[in-house]
Amino acid sequence: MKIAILGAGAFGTALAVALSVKGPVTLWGRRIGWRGENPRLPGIPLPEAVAVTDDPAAAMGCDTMLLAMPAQALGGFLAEHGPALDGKMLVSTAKGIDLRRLTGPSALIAEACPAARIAVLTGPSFAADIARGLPTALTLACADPATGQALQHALSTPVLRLYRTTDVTGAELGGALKNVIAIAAGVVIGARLGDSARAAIITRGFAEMTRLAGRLGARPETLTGLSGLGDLTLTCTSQQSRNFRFGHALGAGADFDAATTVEGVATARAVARLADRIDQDMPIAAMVARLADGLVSVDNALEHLMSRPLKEE
Ligand SMILES: NC(=O)C1=CN([C@@H]2O[C@H](COP(=O)(O)OP(=O)(O)OC[C@H]3O[C@@H](n4cnc5c(N)ncnc54)[C@H](O)[C@@H]3O)[C@@H](O)[C@H]2O)C=CC1
Ligand SMILES: O=C(CO)COP(=O)(O)O
Repeated sequence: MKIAILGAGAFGTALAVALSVKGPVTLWGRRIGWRGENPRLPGIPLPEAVAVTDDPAAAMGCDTMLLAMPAQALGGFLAEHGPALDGKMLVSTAKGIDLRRLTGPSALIAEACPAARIAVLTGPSFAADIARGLPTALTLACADPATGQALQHALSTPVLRLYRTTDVTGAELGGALKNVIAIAAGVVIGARLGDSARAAIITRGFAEMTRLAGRLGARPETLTGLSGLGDLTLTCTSQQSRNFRFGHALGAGADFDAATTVEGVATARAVARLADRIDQDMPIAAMVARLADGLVSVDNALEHLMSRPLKEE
């Protein structure tokens, strides 16, 4: 397989570094303003096997494309480049729900590239860890078992271990929804509510994730796997997570750099709309959307969540 990574942010660059141990990789970004080392991934020199380009034509000779831009950017990217990508193997790495269409990345890709074979790469993995060659286990989801198996082998390395599933819906919902809960966990810690409260948010957040994913057709075991519980655990407990740090700043009343990619904000808004549409109770996600939009204070959000009717677990 000839591999190109489209999207030269932290994660695309980290994947290029990791996969370059197996052969040449093309890394395309729309505006490459750096040489040798991506400022979004400081301290990681790019290996010679990674060819960096801002010319989309330079990537088109590859048969396998990893789409590594944020979820809310994917629709615009596909509107521009979809026709050229149709028929290829397309692997989405975005963790979010598109705010306009209220769908995950795989549905957006399927619409723009009907002849493509589509997969999702997700699971607990910080870009910096992958780029440093630290051991990482991810989920590769593809509805077609043969394509999934081929991609699993092509994208695994001695330190990057891919597990396979055919449950694309479950894998991409786990990756999207955990970002929303990570913001809530960050708020709890930023507001100094304590580790016990964080454990409660993680657990009740996971209950929300599994309820919504189940309604949308996901298999329960996918949500308890790497792409669900695994990534939820990582993101809710690490200062490396941008979603957690954003929530922390909200909880502490501190500033946050608006240029940082925080997928959970738009996804919380999308989840709130989706939950309304299918009449599904998602109190933590709804509260994260209201908090991020400044519609409720941290104190009022907590009071609201704590005063909900007492019920069975
Ligand atoms: N950074 C991480 O540790 C991980 C990130 N991810 C996911 O990967 C996705 C990308 O995240 P990062 O690379 O970390 O974000 P980032 O903020 O570092 O980079 C985003 C990149 O996307 C590019 N981009 C934005 N719109 C574009 C468009 N229309 N066409 C082409 N490129 C466009 C930007 O120029 C930028 O280079 C997100 O969905 C994130 O959740 C997944 C696992 C780990
Ligand atoms: O998805 C991630 C880890 O698996 C990265 O999380 P953040 O986007 O919150 O940094």
